[in-house]
Amino acid sequence: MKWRMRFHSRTICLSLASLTIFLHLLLAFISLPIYQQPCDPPLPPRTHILRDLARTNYTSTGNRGPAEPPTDTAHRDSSSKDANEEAKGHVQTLSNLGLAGKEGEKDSINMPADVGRHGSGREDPVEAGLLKLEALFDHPLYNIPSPPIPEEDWLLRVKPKVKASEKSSQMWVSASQEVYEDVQWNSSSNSHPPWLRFHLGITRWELYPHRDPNMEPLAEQLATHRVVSAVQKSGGTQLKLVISFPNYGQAMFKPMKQERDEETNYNLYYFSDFERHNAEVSAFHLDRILGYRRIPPVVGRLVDVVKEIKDVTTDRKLARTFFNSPVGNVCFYGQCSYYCSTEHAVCGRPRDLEASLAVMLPDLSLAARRTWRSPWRRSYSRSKLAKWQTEPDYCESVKKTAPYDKGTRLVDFMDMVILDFLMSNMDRHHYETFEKFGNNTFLIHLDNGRAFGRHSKDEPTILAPLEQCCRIRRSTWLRLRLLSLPQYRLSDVMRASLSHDPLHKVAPLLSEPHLAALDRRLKTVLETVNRCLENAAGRSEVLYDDLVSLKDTVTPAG
Ligand SMILES: Nc1ncnc2c1ncn2[C@@H]1O[C@H](COP(=O)(O)OP(=O)(O)OP(=O)(O)O)[C@@H](O)[C@H]1O
Ligand SMILES: [Mn+2]
Repeated sequence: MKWRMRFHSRTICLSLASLTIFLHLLLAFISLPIYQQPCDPPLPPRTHILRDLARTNYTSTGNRGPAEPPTDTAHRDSSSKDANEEAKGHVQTLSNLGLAGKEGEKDSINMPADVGRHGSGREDPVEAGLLKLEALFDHPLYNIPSPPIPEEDWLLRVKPKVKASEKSSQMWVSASQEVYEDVQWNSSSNSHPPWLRFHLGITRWELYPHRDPNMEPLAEQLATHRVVSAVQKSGGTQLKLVISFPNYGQAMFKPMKQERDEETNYNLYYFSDFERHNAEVSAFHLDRILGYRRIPPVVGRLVDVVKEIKDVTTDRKLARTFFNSPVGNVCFYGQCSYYCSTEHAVCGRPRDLEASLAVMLPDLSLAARRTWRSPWRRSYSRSKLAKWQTEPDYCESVKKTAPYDKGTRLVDFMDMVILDFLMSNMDRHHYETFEKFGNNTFLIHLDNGRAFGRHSKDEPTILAPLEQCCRIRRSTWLRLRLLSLPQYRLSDVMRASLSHDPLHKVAPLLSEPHLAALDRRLKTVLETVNRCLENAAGRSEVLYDDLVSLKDTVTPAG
């Protein structure tokens, strides 16, 4: 009996062993063709939001591998100021960037030879898009070297560290002071919360640097940190909240009001259109892809309306508007001049509500902003046309009017027009700048909630300023051309970029028809510029050469 049992278990062991060997062989056989594929660069990891921005690559060569992780944490945490200093040593000539050429072909775009291999349709479109996005952000057009940023070009001044000897002897000091280090008030300090590092990184020309290492922690804060307070934002036409986090960071909250693929009602005037949370998120990604970096970072978040709003709010007026819907969902509507009523309540499922969270800009008491009326703003009347719709030479008069008559204001405005046309935002009646920088600064692209309302129709009137003025930054035009190439196709890089957002898990932030509309509209923008070039006496009449200063930059080798 015993012998029989031993025989049995030996047979079982033997069969198990042969099965294991067989499975190993099978696995090796299956994986063989995968390893034999041409060695594409490894896929960038997708584990977290905006990871691609967490890498530091401030040199203009862009020759680090697309998926190369940060080499050391010290490098990651170096401030944008430090990074700028670093870039100084690697300045390259325009020709090294692949932007220069003989007269006549000077706007040719050089492409890395390997980029065209991707996106052949075999792969998952998001995965393929991620490679394109990496290649795009590595392109010299996104890594144009700039001189170091002068002190007066930072929005917020850092208080100089007070030397111990200068401290008043009357000052109270902690008994255990030696164990604490003085707080380093500069943007490189690792001890600062991400929102503060974002504030300290704002300059005259952009809200954050390309490949900002602070982007990932900032997005993570917005997406995951505990909400300690939620109150209504006063002013504005539709319901929005100001959310606060334990580290004193704040965000502007806009709730989901419309399904992703729902198109704006054709009979609504643009000013009564809903604001869309996914438009806020998508606009941030589009602005970054266009190389502007003029929209404060926005992420999507599933918010528990009871735990994260009702239970923590000190805003009684808001609290009073919460109710349970007939199917048991928790809803609220707040107080505002449009759509704040039971009929237009925003509801959780049963408590989870999609929303956009945009990081707040520095408080107005620290960094005042100026609001400018758009010269091409729409008439709010249902019957009256605006001046720009009737006067054929309207742009000529704008060009002669301050601040559009000097500096980059007109081309900065065109940058904004292009962004708005691509996402079909008709609601740009005003724009803001930081008071500190006067007229010589970028335009903050705030309030994008009414973008991405329609995909089946383009709105040509948004492009009217470009059509009428025929003026565009050369760097913008070159990037737009890059985005029209299959290797970097705008819809593909947008799809990929948006896949980093936490709400992508719930549903893609932009539906496919919206992505397709981006490519179609980009084509229209480029056709408009081409028409301008054909009709102009010289190219410089149309192209504002913001790359000209680079031509004379002499490079130290390396
Ligand atoms: N990220 C931000 N940080 C700080 N302030 C912001 C931010 N986003 C918007 N604001 C401010 O909040 C105000 C209202 O925001 P927003 O324009 O998005 O709301 P709105 O209801 O659409 O306003 P309107 O109806 O006037 O268009 C704006 O005037 C802007 O100055
Ligand atoms: Mn608005």
